[in-house]
Amino acid sequence: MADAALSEEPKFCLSEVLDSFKTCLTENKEIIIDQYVAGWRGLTRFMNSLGTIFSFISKDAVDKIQIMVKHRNDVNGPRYVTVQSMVKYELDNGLVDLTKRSSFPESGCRTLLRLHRALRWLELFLERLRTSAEDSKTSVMCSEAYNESLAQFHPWLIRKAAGMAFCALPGRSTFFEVMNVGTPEQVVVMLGDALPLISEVYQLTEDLYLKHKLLDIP
Ligand SMILES: CCCCCCCC/C=C\CCCCCCCC(=O)N[C@@H](COP(=O)(O)O)[C@H](O)/C=C/CCCCCCCCCCCCC
Repeated sequence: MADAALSEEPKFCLSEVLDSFKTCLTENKEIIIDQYVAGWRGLTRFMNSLGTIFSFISKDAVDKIQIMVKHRNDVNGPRYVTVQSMVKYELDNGLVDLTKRSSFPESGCRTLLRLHRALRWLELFLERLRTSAEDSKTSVMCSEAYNESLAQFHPWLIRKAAGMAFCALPGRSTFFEVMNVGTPEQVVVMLGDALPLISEVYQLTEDLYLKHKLLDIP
């Protein structure tokens, strides 16, 4: 209790994070940016609670969250309510560097693409956690998920640094405790409920970006 009272950041709770990803989908399958970003903010809180070795990872995610928040708070914020409206607005107005980085290094489309790629890592990692045995290693699950997703977009140095950080991950049981959900069985149930929604958010974004040829924004 004293820790929670003294800490500046609210305690991480996996269910809140998963709720953000769940509620970011509207009835007509648009993705609400505020909710999407809230999900990532919660995840970075979790990363920060794991120690300073992970700060270079959470720092990049925090930077990208801040860029998205800046767009939302800007005069054109209403154009950034959903991923779909953002893509339309930025493409219609030529606000995305499509072939090389130049005038718009902080476009919403580019920034969200980086988080979108990381969401695939999250999906793969959480699915491994959900189906893992008691003696499974989080470092192995994490690096397998990373190698199948984000690694292809990262240079050698970042891949090495990420690999070193994964080795410092706590074990499965500590991991489950920090999630602050309840028993391991309850964590497994919650992940089973939330993963299809995370997959849906990922797939909708992937399809949208594919349709508009945005998957390779430099
Ligand atoms: C209770 C749930 C368990 C899961 C908790 C996961 C917590 C995840 C929180 C944050 C994830 C970090 C997301 C990283 C975003 C990376 C975006 C990116 O690819 N950025 C690179 C490219 O950006 P630009 O230069 O083009 O602007 C950037 O170069 C990357 C820098 C940092 C390193 C990224 C390493 C990524 C490893 C992801 C795995 C996180 C492992 C956490 C394990 C709990």
